[in-house]
Amino acid sequence: MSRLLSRQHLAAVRRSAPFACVSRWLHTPSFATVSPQEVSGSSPAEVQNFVQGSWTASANWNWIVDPLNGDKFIKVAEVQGTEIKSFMESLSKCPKHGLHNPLKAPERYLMYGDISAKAAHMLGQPTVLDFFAKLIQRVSPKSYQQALAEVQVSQKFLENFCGDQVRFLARSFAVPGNHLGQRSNGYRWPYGPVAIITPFNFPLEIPLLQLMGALYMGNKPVLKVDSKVSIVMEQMIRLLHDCGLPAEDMDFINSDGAVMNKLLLEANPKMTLFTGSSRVAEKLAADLKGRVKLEDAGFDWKILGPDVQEVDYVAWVCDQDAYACSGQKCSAQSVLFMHKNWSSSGLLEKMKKLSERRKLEDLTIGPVLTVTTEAMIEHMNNLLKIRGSKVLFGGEPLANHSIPKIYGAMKPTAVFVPLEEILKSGNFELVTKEIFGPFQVVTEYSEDQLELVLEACERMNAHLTAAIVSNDPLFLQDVLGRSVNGTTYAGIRARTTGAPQNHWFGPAGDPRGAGIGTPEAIKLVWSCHREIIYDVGPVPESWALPSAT
Ligand SMILES: NC(=O)c1ccc[n+]([C@@H]2O[C@H](COP(=O)([O-])OP(=O)(O)OC[C@H]3O[C@@H](n4cnc5c(N)ncnc54)[C@H](O)[C@@H]3O)[C@@H](O)[C@H]2O)c1
Repeated sequence: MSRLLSRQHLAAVRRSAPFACVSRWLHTPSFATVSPQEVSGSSPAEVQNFVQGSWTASANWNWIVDPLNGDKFIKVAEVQGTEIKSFMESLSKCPKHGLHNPLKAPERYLMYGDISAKAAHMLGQPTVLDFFAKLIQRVSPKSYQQALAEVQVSQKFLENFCGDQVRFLARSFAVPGNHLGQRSNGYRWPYGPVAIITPFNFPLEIPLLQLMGALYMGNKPVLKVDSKVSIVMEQMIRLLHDCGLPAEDMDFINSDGAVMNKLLLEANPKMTLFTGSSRVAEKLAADLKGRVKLEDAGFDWKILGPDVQEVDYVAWVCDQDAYACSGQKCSAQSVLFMHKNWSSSGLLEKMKKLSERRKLEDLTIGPVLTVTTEAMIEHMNNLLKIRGSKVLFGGEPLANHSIPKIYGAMKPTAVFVPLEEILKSGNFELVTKEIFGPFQVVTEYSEDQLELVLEACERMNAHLTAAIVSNDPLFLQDVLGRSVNGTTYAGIRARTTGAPQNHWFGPAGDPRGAGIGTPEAIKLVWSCHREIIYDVGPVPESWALPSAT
């Protein structure tokens, strides 16, 4: 019903709007109930929940403010603690053995191959790519190219799981047994009712890839995306429904963290995938007694090896890694360990110049959604109390903007801290604190200080991404062999960011660590191993009752 209303509203807007506005609506995809260009303080958008096959509102609207001007521009129907019953009932309808598994409703694997094919095709239409890129920009401001890349990765992911590729995810194996009629089969089994919680920084890619992985393997997920950006996934779910996603297969909830926490405790999903901060990750791991997979904070390091080459290229990758999306990638370069050989290469000057090209107008630098300007300045000032530290560039708030004060607005910033100081116990925690904004620490090491660099990497808690920038095979081998980060790039073109659909992305060194993107990630996160040992006989004619053992 509300879908109908929204589309009627849309038609009315189309009728009454001036020409430019009409033309924008004409380019709005058929499944959409919003137009990224039209959403504003005077024409706010609504985000609903989806439960037990219907779109629903709630008693409470949470207003989201436009990160660029502070206008209340989106209202989200946030479910309250007293309203979670329908979500609990919905999850409880899914048995532990899932909606499908290798021995139940296998045709659903094929159905999901078809849904993926249709969704990949629809998402690949230029107007749909553009629609999602622009919608992402409105709520999680980043350059058009960065937003478009997020949509393209999502589209390629869907292409990867067309046809028979979903059923291949559930490939089983058989091992011959000890006697005739016996064999063991290993299966990938779903968990059944599951939950997915995702953050604000990749409004489409993270929730979509995890949602599809959960569904492919036969689970029934309830999805919660950070309300600041959940409009993007709300529209994507409408696209998926248009592509044949059965309405009862998943639910979509908007709520604050506390209500979601309550739902998890009361509905008892068999597995929860959490992507977000380590603080919440640890709370959920304890609350849910370990029934979690985690993609949490990243304090991502890059080591420049002794072989200096391709300085312009390396400087550009450093700039992209540290400051694209205003540093709000969990894979963003947080600390740069630079071999002294690079000092005279002009690398830092080049990085400074590149950082100065970034501007608010094209969102190559922009609002920081979870760290205020004051908090970033305070962190920087604390770092500057460390002996020998200094601001390399940036270090100031952005000027001439209307970004509301609840968000941060900071120039791309690099602070130098001497390596020996980083390692001091009083300083280490401070220096390795993740600042989810355009902020990095830079340090230098000499030939005989590689051990100190590796000690720093060993002492860090988050082991998400890393880059070893060198083409010296022995250097690479040494550093790779003595580090653990789950997604590590190695070679002169190494970067810390980049989570395309074609390689695993996720932390290592933690048994709770999840992954995203690849078949291995889907199987690890969204299925468990089940072994069925067939032993059908015949019992040999010569069999006689053995003595007791
Ligand atoms: N490892 C990865 O793949 C990855 C990817 C993106 C972001 N991140 C991390 O996410 C963080 C940035 O996101 P954030 O600050 O918005 O994270 P956050 O932990 O504050 O929020 C993440 C999500 O959890 C929800 N939430 C908060 N408290 C909850 C609770 N008690 N129970 C259930 N849900 C709850 C939020 O509403 C949101 O949807 C950074 O630390 C970043 O490194 C990690």
